[in-house]
Amino acid sequence: MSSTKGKQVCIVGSGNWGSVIAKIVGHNVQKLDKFDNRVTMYVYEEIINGKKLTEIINEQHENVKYLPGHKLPPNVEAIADVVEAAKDADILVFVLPHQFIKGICSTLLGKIKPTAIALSLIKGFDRLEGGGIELISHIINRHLKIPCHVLMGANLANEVANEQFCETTIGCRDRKIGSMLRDIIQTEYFRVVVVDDEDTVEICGALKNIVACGAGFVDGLGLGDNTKAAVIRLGLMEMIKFVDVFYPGGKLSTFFESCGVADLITTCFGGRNRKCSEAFVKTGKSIKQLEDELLNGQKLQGPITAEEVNFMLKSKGMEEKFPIFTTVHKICTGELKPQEFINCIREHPEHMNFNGTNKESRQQCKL
Ligand SMILES: NC(=O)c1ccc[n+]([C@@H]2O[C@H](COP(=O)([O-])OP(=O)(O)OC[C@H]3O[C@@H](n4cnc5c(N)ncnc54)[C@H](O)[C@@H]3O)[C@@H](O)[C@H]2O)c1
Ligand SMILES: O=P(O)(O)OC[C@H](O)CO
Repeated sequence: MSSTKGKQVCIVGSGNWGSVIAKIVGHNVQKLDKFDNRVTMYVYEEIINGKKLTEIINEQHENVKYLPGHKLPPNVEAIADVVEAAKDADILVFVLPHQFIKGICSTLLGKIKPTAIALSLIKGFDRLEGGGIELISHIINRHLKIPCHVLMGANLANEVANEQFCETTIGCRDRKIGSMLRDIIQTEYFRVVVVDDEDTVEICGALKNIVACGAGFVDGLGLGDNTKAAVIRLGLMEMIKFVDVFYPGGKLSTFFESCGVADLITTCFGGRNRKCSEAFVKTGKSIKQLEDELLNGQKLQGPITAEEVNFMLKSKGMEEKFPIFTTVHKICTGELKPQEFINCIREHPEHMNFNGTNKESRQQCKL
């Protein structure tokens, strides 16, 4: 267990998805000589029934709070000190709710191997002074001065934990590193496609959570599957337009990977953002209250991502060009009532084109 023969992996995070990834990586490194058997996992410490979560995980090999009912391999070691967990790692897998990434980066600055590389599984953005947003992988790269690649896909954590077949997308421009990252992630039931369009992969993962809130409102309003399909389609068109306008050079083909259409569909039917947004309409409770009541410590990413995106759209005078992103934000903050959702997207810019296609997207996003 203490072998140091190969590259060491640290999982920075131990929530619902973080625990599933620790299980996968823990099993995979044991099969390949190029990786060290020991996988460290940073755990934000908390007390469960009088005992530290790290102790429970290390003794029972189960994250009883965030992934109950699934055993982690014993070579995964839970550590409450993030520096201790990350200091010897060659590969840092970041998988935290996105609101915590800056704090973790400040703690890790200067304390990790300068040769380390990062893989971010985090879906979300951060605000930039002056009215913009920053990608999480760019924050990791800028703060820690290491390359950061991304993994996003149609991956509801509990289904992956049950080993039900699914796909995922790694965004990595370096072929050799992409192939090594695939080695620590891929299994018989979790298939990886590596593409070079890193930013688009990550933006898909972040934006789909906003659309999922819209899907949840539709469910809460009892509007049916056709309406939800319209929200998914219009949401996808906004995602494509967002990349075109703010991150030009992205490929349309990336939206057809697991990180694009597939994640959008699964999240709009089975995700936490959808679930809490439906309850928001039905109960009238706040998003924060519902997150606390329904998710047992897990965190919603959609409403904060909608706020971050709105911060940018507002500052650029572009709110009306992205009606789903804008309306979801305004409903989450109470500025608009959920009942106004469809009215707000009825005159969507996608309905204004002659043949229903967004010509800007077609011109700039090449297949
Ligand atoms: N859960 C999924 O199905 C899933 C699937 C794919 C991607 N993701 C993405 O992965 C990322 C992580 O999601 P998750 O499901 O692992 O987390 P989660 O929603 O289960 O969040 C809970 C985690 O946050 C930690 N936490 C709470 N307060 C903290 C603090 N102040 N500092 C640091 N950590 C703190 C908790 O200890 C716990 O580990 C998110 O960006 C999410 O969008 C999630
Ligand atoms: O449960 P959600 O809404 O955070 O979505 C989970 C994953 O991102 C789905 O791939």
